[in-house]
Amino acid sequence: MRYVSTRGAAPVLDFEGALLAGLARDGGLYVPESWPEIGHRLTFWRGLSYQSLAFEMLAPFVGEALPAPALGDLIDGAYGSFGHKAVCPLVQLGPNDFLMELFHGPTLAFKDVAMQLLGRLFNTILTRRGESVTVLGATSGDTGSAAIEALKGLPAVTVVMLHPKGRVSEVQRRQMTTVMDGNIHNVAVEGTFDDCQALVKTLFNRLEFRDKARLSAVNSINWARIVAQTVYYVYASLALGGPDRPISFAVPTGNFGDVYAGYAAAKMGLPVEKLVVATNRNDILARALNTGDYSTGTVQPTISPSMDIQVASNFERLLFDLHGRDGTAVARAMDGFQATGRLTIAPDALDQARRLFRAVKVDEETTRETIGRTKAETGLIVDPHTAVALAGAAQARGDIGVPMVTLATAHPAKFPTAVEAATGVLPALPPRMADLYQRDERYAVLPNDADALQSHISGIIG
Ligand SMILES: Cc1ncc(COP(=O)(O)O)c(C=O)c1O
Ligand SMILES: N[C@@H](CCOP(=O)(O)O)C(=O)O
Repeated sequence: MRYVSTRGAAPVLDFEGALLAGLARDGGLYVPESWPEIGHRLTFWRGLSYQSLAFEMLAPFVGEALPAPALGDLIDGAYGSFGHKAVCPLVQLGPNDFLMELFHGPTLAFKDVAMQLLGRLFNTILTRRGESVTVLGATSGDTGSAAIEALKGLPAVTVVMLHPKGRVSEVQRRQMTTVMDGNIHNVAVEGTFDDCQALVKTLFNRLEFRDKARLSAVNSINWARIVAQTVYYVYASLALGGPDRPISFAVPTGNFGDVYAGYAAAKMGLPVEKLVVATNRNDILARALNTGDYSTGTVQPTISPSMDIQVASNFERLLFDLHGRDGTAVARAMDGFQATGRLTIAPDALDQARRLFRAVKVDEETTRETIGRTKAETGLIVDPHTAVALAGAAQARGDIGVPMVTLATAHPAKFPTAVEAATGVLPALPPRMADLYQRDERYAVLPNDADALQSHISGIIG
């Protein structure tokens, strides 16, 4: 399998190259040159364990990078760390409504599903190559802790993780900043998540520094993140009668990585009727998919802080397909977006996108009500991101008659204040995290400035 950049001007790479590169050298994102077809294999995959399904799904993407037994071992190791045997269990909420719990990994969010595998891939491949990298990442709260958990203590990896100062929950911050391993470096940036993500991209685009520091990425700009997340879409479908019965998914959305993984599964032949893109009041994606206006506004804080994002990295991957996989056209569109903060999707491309996607914006009050109502009706306590998707599913359902699977992306204990306010119940952290509030923290504070960040990283790696 070969990977091409969405901007068409970077080297074509194999899986190992795309994994280690993260962002393409032309500023684009890697995508597979063509989609493998899985439709004819789905019937045979019914009843597989999550691990076996992950192996079947990932093997064609990984290709020569790892022998099959080694890939199988990494997958078993990754999902052995999960707190539920099914890895990503389904819970039935109503006759045609389901929740897929993606938060049974070590840091209690869906990021663990990909990151536990990614950490092992980095370790295996870098050790074999005798190389080391500096992982530079941006987080609105969950990617950071999942990456730190997966990469802490690895001799071949230095992690520099940026989070927006004061804009993540205390649990999220402490999950990152209380990790004392020498290879972990947290930075609180005086800005928003968008600023953090832009800083990461700026440093990746400074090619001399990028090469010197051997920068690598674990955000969903890294293709390996996306492909690992396609597995649970297929797992849900097969558990609910797929491939004979199509299903829909409601996905709480910020950086468009998770829902893009659903799109990738559909492109490979999974029968998906609709993907509901549910945003909080940072609604750039809802506007883009409803009106064609992809234009940034100011990032607004919400009770679902991990989705307080305006510039959604992975939207570029969808735009690549909507532009007929013409990298030059995407580069032109993204240059225009960079300069003006606005991109208009042509009506025919919008029609094409809307055949699969349905997008809704969910306000704060509705999110709170949804947390409260879900507890009253089902006894389940959901986190605010999951609540955005549940509310989005209800709003978008309309004529969708097939089962709707809402992705539960985080454990409620990561957002105790909002959950307690909506339910009166303070969700408890698991016992292994019971002393989180007593642990010492270590992090730097930097202005939103690429030069300051570059010299900070140079100081770390020498
Ligand atoms: C808990 C949670 N839900 C949903 C999202 C949105 O996912 P994505 O950025 O892949 O759209 C995030 C952040 O990525 C998150 O941390
Ligand atoms: N919500 C994310 C934002 C980064 O998204 P990613 O999927 O691109 O890593 C977070 O929790 O950090």
